[in-house]
Amino acid sequence: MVLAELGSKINHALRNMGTASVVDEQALDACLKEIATALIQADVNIKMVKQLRDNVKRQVQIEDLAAGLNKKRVIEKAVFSELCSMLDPSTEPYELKKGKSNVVMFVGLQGNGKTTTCTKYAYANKRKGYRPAMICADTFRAGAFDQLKQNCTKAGIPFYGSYTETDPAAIAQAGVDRFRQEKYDLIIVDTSGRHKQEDALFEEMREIEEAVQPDCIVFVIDGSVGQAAYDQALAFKKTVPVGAVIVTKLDGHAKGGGALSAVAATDSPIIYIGTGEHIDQFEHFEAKSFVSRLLGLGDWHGFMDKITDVIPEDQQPDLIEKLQGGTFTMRILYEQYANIMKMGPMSQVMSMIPGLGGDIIPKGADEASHERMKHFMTVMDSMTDAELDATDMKIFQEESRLRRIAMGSGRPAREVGSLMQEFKKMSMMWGKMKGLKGFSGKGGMSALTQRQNINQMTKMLPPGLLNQMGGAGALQNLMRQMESGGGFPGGFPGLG
Ligand SMILES: Nc1nc2c(ncn2[C@@H]2O[C@H](COP(=O)(O)OP(=O)(O)OP(=O)(O)O)[C@@H](O)[C@H]2O)c(=O)[nH]1
Repeated sequence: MVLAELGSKINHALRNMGTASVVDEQALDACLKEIATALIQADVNIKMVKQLRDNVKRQVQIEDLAAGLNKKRVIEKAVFSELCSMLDPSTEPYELKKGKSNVVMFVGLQGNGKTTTCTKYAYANKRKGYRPAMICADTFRAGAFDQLKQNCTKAGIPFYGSYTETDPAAIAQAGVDRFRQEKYDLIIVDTSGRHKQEDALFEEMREIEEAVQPDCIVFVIDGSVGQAAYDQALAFKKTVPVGAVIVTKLDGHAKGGGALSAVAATDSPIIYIGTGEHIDQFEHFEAKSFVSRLLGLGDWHGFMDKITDVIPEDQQPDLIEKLQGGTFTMRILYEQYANIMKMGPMSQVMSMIPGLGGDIIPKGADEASHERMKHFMTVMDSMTDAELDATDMKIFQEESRLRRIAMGSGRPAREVGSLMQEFKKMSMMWGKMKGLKGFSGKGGMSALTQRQNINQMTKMLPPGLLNQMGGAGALQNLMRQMESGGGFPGGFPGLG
């Protein structure tokens, strides 16, 4: 993401100030000038950049700061909080309610990624336990219904649309009525776009809104739209009551700043960002976490959310029990793979860990490892219950058994062999994890336990990874954060 460059430029400005012999008004001005240039280069609205600069200066009041106070820290904090408020309009997004048919309508210009985003949104909420259904109210673009149908089929989500009806409001209404009757609790209405803001589009949006009376209207904006974002967002907000924003395509070369700062125009929060074409390249957005990651400080809360998202709370004690007492089995390995797949791209997860970054995983390695896990799961699908629950590896030394598993799964015999090796490695790692104390999330970890755990984890981690994490000291910080973050909900499947 080009935004990473913005993060490092801001960091550079703050670091430069730290090395100045005296942190005075002049040093602060120079630092803010550098930050402002970086923000403008990332397409953030110029007026907002000026506002950020003024607000930091007002907050810091450098000449009045008491002697002995760490001025650099005060400035850093002010920059952090101003960046957060720039991205956070302080209005709460609509919360989906269980047990009712929530109707969410998506609007945005053509090609901004609306249809793709509707599917990602439906899929993300399906994983949270909702029953989503989608409606294509786009009669403007030929092929729009087919695209939505295809997306929905892939994601296993029911859909509604029409090849003959030409009134989008009538389609939307009929779809919402049908899915309401069928008790779907998340009904998503995808509307049409136009290449530019024009009256016909806005009129159509108004009619659909009137017909379906949505609980929330989500405005989808392309992350690469630049300085034009503000006016675009404003035009949509003036027409319909936009309640939330999703910024797409924040991968690749998007500068992002324009679209991200357009929240000010809509006065509605960004709820998700799209980071790729795949259905799971979709991240929950929270301004503080985002700025934290932008400045390379990690996003511990996002990481914990991701883990708890994958391992529901009621299943965590079960996993902890297995981790602490049980013996490693193929079934546990299968469950761990399934958890990792649910988490989405590993580089995304890694970038949330303070001290690490998304680039810790080489380009393309994410997909390759997902493919590999999928194949291993296919192999395991052809194992018997006795094999999946076996605690004695000896049974896997029988050649005829391995041949049967390979044939049954349709995977090559060497892959079955690789799975056995992986199992052995994970089983050893599991054995070492068993000794780690204090992961139950209940009660604090004593300093001694923490030291013992760090020693043990240091031995478990590949040296390269440990260095990238900043050595044993960083690991210690990480463990402390884990403690304050509410403990570690049962195993860390990714590190395998
Ligand atoms: N790289 C990247 N591509 C995306 C993202 N979201 C959507 N796209 C791509 O953007 C293109 C346009 O997406 P659509 O979902 O068809 O756009 P739309 O806004 O629904 O267009 P209309 O239905 O014509 O209004 C597609 O090729 C998507 O795969 C994203 O987050 N990252």
